[in-house]
Amino acid sequence: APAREAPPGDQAIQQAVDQAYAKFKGVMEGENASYIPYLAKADPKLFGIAVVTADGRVFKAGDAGQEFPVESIAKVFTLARVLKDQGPDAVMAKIGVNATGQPFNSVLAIELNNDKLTGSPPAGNPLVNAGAIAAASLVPGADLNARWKTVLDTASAFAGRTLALNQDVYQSEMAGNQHNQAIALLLQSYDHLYGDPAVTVDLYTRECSYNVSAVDLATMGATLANGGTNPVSHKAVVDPATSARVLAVMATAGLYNTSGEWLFKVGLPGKSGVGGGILAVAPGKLAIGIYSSRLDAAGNSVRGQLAAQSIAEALGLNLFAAGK
Ligand SMILES: NC(=O)CC[C@H](N)C(=O)O
Repeated sequence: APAREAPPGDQAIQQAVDQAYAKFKGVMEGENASYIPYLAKADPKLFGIAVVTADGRVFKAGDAGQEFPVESIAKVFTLARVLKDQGPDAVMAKIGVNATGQPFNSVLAIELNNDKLTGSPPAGNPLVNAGAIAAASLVPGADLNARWKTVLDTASAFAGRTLALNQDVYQSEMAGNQHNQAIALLLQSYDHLYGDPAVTVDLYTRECSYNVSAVDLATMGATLANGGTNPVSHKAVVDPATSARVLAVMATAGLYNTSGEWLFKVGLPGKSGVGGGILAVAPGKLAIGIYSSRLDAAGNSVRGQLAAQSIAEALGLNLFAAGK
């Protein structure tokens, strides 16, 4: 096996975390997500940062234990489960793994990907809504509750603790998820939805509605940084090849239409959610989990992106940097 560079030391990591927290604590730019009433009410002052290393060390600053709805970041862990069950070829053929270049809930991306000339599946990518809904339709289980248990158990194994549904968020999103229902029906019309549309959208909506903290996100990411084995619980969740593919998909579309800018600035696979969470993973080394509810126009946490970039720079984590 190739020699792995040692993860940064305790002092350097805590310093990078504290520095990012102090530097961006006062930034109040951006807006809470407004289309989900529960998220509109979140306290924008809350700011939590956590780093968990691939060897299980935990570092925190601010409101790192504050829980918030995972939203789109859940797509990462459902993808991991579907990749494990279906294998990479089926995921490429049934969902797709190309960058969409479009907003997270784009219908246009479905039409563009469905171009008969390119032959790409219409859902496009498992980390935008269309692909995540297609992925949800592939989750095994006898009925909705069994399938939901599969999704939540997988996410909980990544986090190393039992995660739970936020009922308020779930109800709030179910009352206003017509756009996602339309996406599911459009995919079905192209024979690229693999289950009942109403059941699938319900499952997808539950998946968006479980709570996590910055520490949970960092632990979930550290499991990917560690090749699919949770470095705190020491339980294998997915195999190393699956873990590597999940990270590759995060690099293509983890921050939707601004994924390119993110990769350009931070140099790490990342994933954001409209709940204000953000996750960045340095393979073999560590993961960064951040919570701050105010979002930019693409739906990505403003302070989350700034803090992730600052920590990645301080610790020299950019995957494309040659190193010394
Ligand atoms: N980008 C997100 O976090 C979107 C998640 C949200 N539940 C939706 O489907 O619209």
